[in-house]
Amino acid sequence: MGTVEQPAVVRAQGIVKRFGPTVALDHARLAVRPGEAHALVGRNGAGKSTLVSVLTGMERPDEGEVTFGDEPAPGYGDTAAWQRRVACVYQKSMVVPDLTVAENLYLNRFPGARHIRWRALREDARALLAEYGVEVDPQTRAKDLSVEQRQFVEIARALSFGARLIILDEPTAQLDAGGIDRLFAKLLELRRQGVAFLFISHHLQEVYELCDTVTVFRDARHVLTAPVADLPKEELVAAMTGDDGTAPGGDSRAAVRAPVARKAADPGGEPVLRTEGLTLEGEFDPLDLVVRPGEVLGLAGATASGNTAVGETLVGLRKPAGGQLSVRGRPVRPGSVPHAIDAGIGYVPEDRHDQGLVLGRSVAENATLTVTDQLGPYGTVLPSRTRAFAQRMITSLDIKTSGPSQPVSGLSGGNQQKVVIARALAREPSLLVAIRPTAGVDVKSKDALLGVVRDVAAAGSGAVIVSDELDDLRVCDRILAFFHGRVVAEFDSGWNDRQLVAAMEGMTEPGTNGTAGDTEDRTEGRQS
Ligand SMILES: Nc1ncnc2c1ncn2[C@@H]1O[C@H](COP(=O)(O)OP(=O)(O)OP(=O)(O)O)[C@@H](O)[C@H]1O
Repeated sequence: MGTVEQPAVVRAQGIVKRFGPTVALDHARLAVRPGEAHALVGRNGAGKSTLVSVLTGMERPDEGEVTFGDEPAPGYGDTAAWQRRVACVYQKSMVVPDLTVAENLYLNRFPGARHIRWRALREDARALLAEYGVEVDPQTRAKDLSVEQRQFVEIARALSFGARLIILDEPTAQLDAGGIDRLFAKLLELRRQGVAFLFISHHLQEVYELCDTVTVFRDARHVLTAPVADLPKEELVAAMTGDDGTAPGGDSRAAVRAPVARKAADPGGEPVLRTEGLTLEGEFDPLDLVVRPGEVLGLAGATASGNTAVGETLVGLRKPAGGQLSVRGRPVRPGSVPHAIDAGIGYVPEDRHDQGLVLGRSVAENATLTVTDQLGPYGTVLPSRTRAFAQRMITSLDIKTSGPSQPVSGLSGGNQQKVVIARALAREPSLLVAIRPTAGVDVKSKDALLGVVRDVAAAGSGAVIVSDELDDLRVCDRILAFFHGRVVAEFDSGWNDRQLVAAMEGMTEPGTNGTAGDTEDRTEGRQS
């Protein structure tokens, strides 16, 4: 860092933003320096996404000022001018799926041009990608890109507009370990060229690995900005939660550890779930699973390892090519979601937008979608009962909302995820299947949600957690690690991070409690 202070690439001061009665930002502030990797963290609903909307010109603040390099922000509506200053790479793709990479890169960039010279455009795209070291064929359709490639294309696109500030919203959420390493390497390279990053993440470990400065928002306000190196993780979590560190859950270890009250699975009880030879061609090999009452089983695996496909088959979203599945001894018709629900399988999907919620409907309606038959006599739904039911869920899952009647579209991402979980629990399922249940959920809510999964098991049901997140897997009694559609290792509690990560990467070590040989011996994880 030079001796002369350079102006901040972006500075926001005194930002106030209200949505009806909700104050999303209350005199919030943030400044990012050139070349800096700056993390913005906070619990679900703290105001992070709203600030991003303000910084990218998508929302006009009610009060306050945004400057770029000490110059006032462009006028609202002048999209091109905003694009020259800042870009956000969202979790949801902003590129047009059916267009090629080249077309996406030059989208909206031909003001006044009557004829687009396609050949030249492809060449320009190739040059542009090469300039930023992005190895993607510009003629690939955007929908055929991996998440990693798409993020690189979006970053290259932003830089080509001239932006020197890039906002990354949970960029690692859908990447595997190799993808994360390559992304981090790319960001480091760009920072050396003076590009600054604002990094929004609930993965505090990544904040420590990638960022030099961190800003914490809590309840719509700025609470602290500090160099990452000077801030112990406990203090960071305390700033996010408002606890002084002495209260339970106020330290980071408490936030990620498994809840203590574990009821041992009943080894003799009738299984809540049994699969025999369940298989889906091209996704996973024949699989025999047993989940007993009180047990939480983890299906660990990286992207495309087969673990997600198993989870989706259990809940009826995918039709298996063969095999059987039963819940508490009762066969379940495979490939049917209604039958799975009827049989007592509750489902928490990974993508709450595609599979989870009716955004225009209220929190109460969404939380009770699967139990409308219990909310009034003779097929009627009593609003009072719906509200009371939803209120219980709001309290037990700590959902930040103005009340049961608030539309789900107005909730922050993490709080939407809690509504999805509330809905899955509403029917008191025999088996809860959760796919990456804590994606986008803040560190403290993560603890609460995983605690809820354990409670479901403690009450005599079973649960299956499908995830590559170590924190999700920590609450499991037993874990099967998937690689290329096969179970390659099985772990009882007591595994260490290195062993499990190695298994998910397809590197099982002989002599650990998670060898492929072990798996063969245990019928409950048998693969034929
Ligand atoms: N369009 C909207 N209408 C109504 N309320 C909104 C809207 N957008 C945001 N809010 C509210 O503003 C507050 C801040 O939400 P925001 O999405 O900025 O939080 P966040 O920190 O990004 O949370 P998360 O980590 O869960 O994504 C929340 O209480 C949210 O319900």
